[in-house]
Amino acid sequence: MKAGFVSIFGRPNAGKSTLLNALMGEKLAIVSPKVQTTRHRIKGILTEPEYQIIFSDTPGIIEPKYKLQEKMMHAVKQALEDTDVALLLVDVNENHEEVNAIFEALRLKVPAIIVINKLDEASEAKKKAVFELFGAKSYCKGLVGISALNKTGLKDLIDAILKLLPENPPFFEGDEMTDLPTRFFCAEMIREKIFYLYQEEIPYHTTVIVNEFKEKSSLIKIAADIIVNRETQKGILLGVGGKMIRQLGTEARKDIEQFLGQKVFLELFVKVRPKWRDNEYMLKEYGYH
Ligand SMILES: Nc1nc2c(ncn2[C@@H]2O[C@H](COP(=O)(O)OP(=O)(O)OP(=O)(O)O)[C@@H](O)[C@H]2O)c(=O)[nH]1
Repeated sequence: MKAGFVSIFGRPNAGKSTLLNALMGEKLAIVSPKVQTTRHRIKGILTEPEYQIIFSDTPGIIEPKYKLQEKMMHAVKQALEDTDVALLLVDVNENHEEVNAIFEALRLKVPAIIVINKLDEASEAKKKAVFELFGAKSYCKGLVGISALNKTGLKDLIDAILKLLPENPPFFEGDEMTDLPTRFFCAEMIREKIFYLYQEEIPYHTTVIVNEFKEKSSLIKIAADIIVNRETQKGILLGVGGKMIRQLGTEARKDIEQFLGQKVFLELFVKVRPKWRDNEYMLKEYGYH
């Protein structure tokens, strides 16, 4: 059987999370209209009788402006060297010469499939130009057009991956969807709600850590910390009289209940940790290795 590891690379907003979700048919990565939401590598495992594909999502490729972002760059490179096949995702309407420059700079050791996304939003002329440009590149070992949003072209994509995937026994048993702990997904679901409920800077200055995950007889008790940099941010997160944090809690709880298929009691705490983004120790403590 064919089995192996596949990474999805692309600039922020290219549609990596949407693609992963479309492939997995489950809500595993956060999707948000704002850029740079995926900070962790999130894996989904697609198991069929004749193949097993282990997907990892990577952070967007960005400037190493903050330490956190240096770590993200590092994570991108690490993900790159760790896989059998790289999917280089391109938004059909972004600047292709710039994207090509990034792909060339990556100097891939693994075969790459160029995946042109958002075809639902492109003119015929645009599509033709993009396919011609990338089809001629030496790093391009496969070229597929898709719409992650409309779930079109996904079968072609799987076929292209299988051509490049090695013969291996399966790495994971049965239909195990992920090797990341459930806690992590709960934290990501809370983060997703923060992105939707709060404006501008707030989502970028917060991180969520699930501290407690206890299965009781009738429900699951989850306690999570929302970490921010400043007291003012804490105030914004809480809202007047705690109105915002209650709304966040209610909406996140509903998603988590749907994900776990069980009743959930969710407790949220907002904690101030000045400059956590720049502090190596904190980054380690919170799992950004
Ligand atoms: N029209 C259209 N929009 C899409 C398609 N795929 C993704 N999008 C939209 O593009 C935006 C970004 O998608 P994401 O999946 O969050 O992108 P990402 O690459 O994971 O972004 P980061 O996590 O920020 O790196 C969202 O608003 C998606 O709905 C597509 O095939 N067609």
